[in-house]
Amino acid sequence: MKMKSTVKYEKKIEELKNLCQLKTDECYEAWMSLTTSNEQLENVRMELDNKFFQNLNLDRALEQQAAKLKDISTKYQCDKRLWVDSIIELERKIKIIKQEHSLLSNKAHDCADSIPELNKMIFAVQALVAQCEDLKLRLNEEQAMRKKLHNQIQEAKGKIRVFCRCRPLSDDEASAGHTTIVDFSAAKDGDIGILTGSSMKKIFKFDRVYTPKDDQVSVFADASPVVTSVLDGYNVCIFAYGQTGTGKTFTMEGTGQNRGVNYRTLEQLFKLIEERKEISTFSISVSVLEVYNEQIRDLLATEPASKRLGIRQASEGFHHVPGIVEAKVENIKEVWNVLQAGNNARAIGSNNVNEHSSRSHCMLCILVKAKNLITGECTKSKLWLVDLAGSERLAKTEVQGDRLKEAQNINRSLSALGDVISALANKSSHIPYRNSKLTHLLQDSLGGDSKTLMFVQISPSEQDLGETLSSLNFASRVRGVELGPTKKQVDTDELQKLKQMLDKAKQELKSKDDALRKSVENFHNLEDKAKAKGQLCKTQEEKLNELENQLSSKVELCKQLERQLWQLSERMMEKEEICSNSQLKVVELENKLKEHVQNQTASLSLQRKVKKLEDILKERTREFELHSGTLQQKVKELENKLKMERESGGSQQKGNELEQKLRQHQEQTMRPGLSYSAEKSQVTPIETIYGMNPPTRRSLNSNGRRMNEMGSDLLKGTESLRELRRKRQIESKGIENNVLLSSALVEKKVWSETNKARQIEQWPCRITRSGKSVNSVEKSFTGNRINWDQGKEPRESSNKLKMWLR
Ligand SMILES: Nc1ncnc2c1ncn2[C@@H]1O[C@H](COP(=O)(O)OP(=O)(O)OP(=O)(O)O)[C@@H](O)[C@H]1O
Repeated sequence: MKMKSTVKYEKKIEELKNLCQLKTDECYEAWMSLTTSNEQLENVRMELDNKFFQNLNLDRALEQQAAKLKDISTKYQCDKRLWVDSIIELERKIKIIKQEHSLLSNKAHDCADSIPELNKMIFAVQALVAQCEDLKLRLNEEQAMRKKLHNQIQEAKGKIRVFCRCRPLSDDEASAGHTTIVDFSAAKDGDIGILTGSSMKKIFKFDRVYTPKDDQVSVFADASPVVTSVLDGYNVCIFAYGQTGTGKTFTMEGTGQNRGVNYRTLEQLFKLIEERKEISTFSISVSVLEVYNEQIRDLLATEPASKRLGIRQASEGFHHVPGIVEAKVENIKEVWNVLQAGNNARAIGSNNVNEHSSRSHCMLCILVKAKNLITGECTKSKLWLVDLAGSERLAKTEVQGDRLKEAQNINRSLSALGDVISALANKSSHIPYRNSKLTHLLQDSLGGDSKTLMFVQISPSEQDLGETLSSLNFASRVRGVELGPTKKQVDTDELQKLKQMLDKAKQELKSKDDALRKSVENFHNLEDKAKAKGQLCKTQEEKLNELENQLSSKVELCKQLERQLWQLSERMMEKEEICSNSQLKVVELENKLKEHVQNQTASLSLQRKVKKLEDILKERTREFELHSGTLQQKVKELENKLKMERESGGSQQKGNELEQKLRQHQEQTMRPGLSYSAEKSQVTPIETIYGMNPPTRRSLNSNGRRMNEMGSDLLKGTESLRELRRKRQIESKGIENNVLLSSALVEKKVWSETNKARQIEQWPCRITRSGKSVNSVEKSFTGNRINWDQGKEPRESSNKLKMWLR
């Protein structure tokens, strides 16, 4: 019975064994599947790590590229702003320049349009200039003609003209009862009669006769044509001759209120110079000197001469006094100052001015230098204005000593003057100029082409009859024609003819003068017009040139600006190209970033999957632990029951119960997934696991190893259980089996704790793990397996494996 029961149990055990084998196989397959999943998971993790590192690198590169891009973008923005500003500024400048250019173009067009007008004007101006030239020529001819006529008139009048002037009867003479012996009835005809007796009258003929009523103006009016000759280039000499006190100084110098010939002559000269300034330029210098006792004294010299002044003849035959002051005068005011200075100097060294003036010849020399602006002709002429010393006779004066000497010198010089004039009148071959200082000084202005005007001054008083007749005789001699009563008639006809000729000449001269004046006026008008036109033309030309210059400079500037703009546009295009490249790079980087983000998303999903799997693993592990604990408890219970059965001998019944309980337990543990496989693996022989191909075992990674360890613990537990069964069935030796089972369970518990700890540390370890460490672990694992196979204690090997895994 017992045997039967035993066989039955054995049969059942055999069935259970088969079942267990089946389950173990299933468990192995599940395990293998798990291992493959783990491997895949590990690969995914590795890939994830790589991706992570790649992403990290990409992140860094992206950041760098972004920073660079930002810099480039900022620089580009700045540059762009600058270039835009520059372009705006340039555009503004170009606009202004274009406006200026158009303005200048308009002006240039206007100018160009006005060119025909301008040409017309130029032609008109040229015609005017030609007309002017013609007029100038005509004017020159007219002037030459005028000069010729004037000269002819002067010559017709006589080269030496004599005007007779009689002063009024002085108050003293009137009070003394002196009567007038001068007859002015024919004064208009130049005749003057001197009553030499009760019925005797001597008539003298002069060019002009002035009564005491004639003033300085009328006297000078007749003298002024001679003055005009000075500006025409003729030498002129005007002198006053006569007895002391007859009015020589009055006629020549005059008074402050009644200016004499000297002042009026210079006034006339400046007036004529002003009139002729368009045609000629003049310079006037004045010298004032006196001849006293045949000595020359410079009245304008500020210091007394160191040596006697002499008379020199220059190469061109011009006589001058070397060292004499020649005061340059520009206007009549300066003339007056010079004349006053001369008068003041004359007074120095003399107690009685009047007396001194009577005994010396006062000479005013006016040097005129002229240049004809049209012909370029230069002339140099001299005008002598001489106030001679008194001509009274020695016999009457009855003087001696110095006075005598003075009188002798005066008479000698006056005689020399008479001789010279006489020689000139007689057309003598020799003119005795050098007989006195006076004639020597006057040499240039006496004779030849020079004009001479003599004022013979007479006294109206009867007491001066002799001196008056003497003076008039001298003057008549000078004039060259001594008119006597007999000659008068004959001479009257001749004179009438001459008068008619003179009137005709005067008429001609007047008409010529009028024509000349008109021509001059026309000429001046045309000249003014020509000048104005020329000026306008010049201004227009200058304006045109200026506008052309401005236009060319503006065009050049415009070109430069266009070149600059073109360069800027090129640079702008380059910048834009760089910018577009940068934008392309940005797009690429953005795509990469997107990919990276997608990768990250994929890795995150993988991580989530891994996490999920880990969670499932944890769950399974927990369940496994729970079941292991239950199993352990049941094993203990069974052991206790076995003990009790062994003690009570009712082991058969107990064995059935135990079998039943074991079956129930197996049914409970027969669940899907890892938990079921793990429980099944408890009955799977450990040799089944370690009987796997070495390459398959080596491919296990750390996670795989963890599962492997778990599996090995389970297998160990199953093996212990099988061993227990076998021993209980065959030898019923429970103590040894108990020890083995307990140790296996303890190991399994330790693994469970270790696994828990590893699971906690799992993620950080995974990040830093490398393939090398995995390999080294695998090698160690393989090494341990070899040791195991060599027959070392399984427990010891298991402990070593746990150490490696840690
Ligand atoms: N035409 C005149 N009308 C009025 N007064 C005159 C005239 N001529 C001369 N006199 C007066 O006669 C006086 C003498 O004149 P003035 O001194 O000019 O003579 P003079 O010939 O120069 O004498 P001297 O030889 O001594 O110099 C002066 O007082 C002057 O004013």
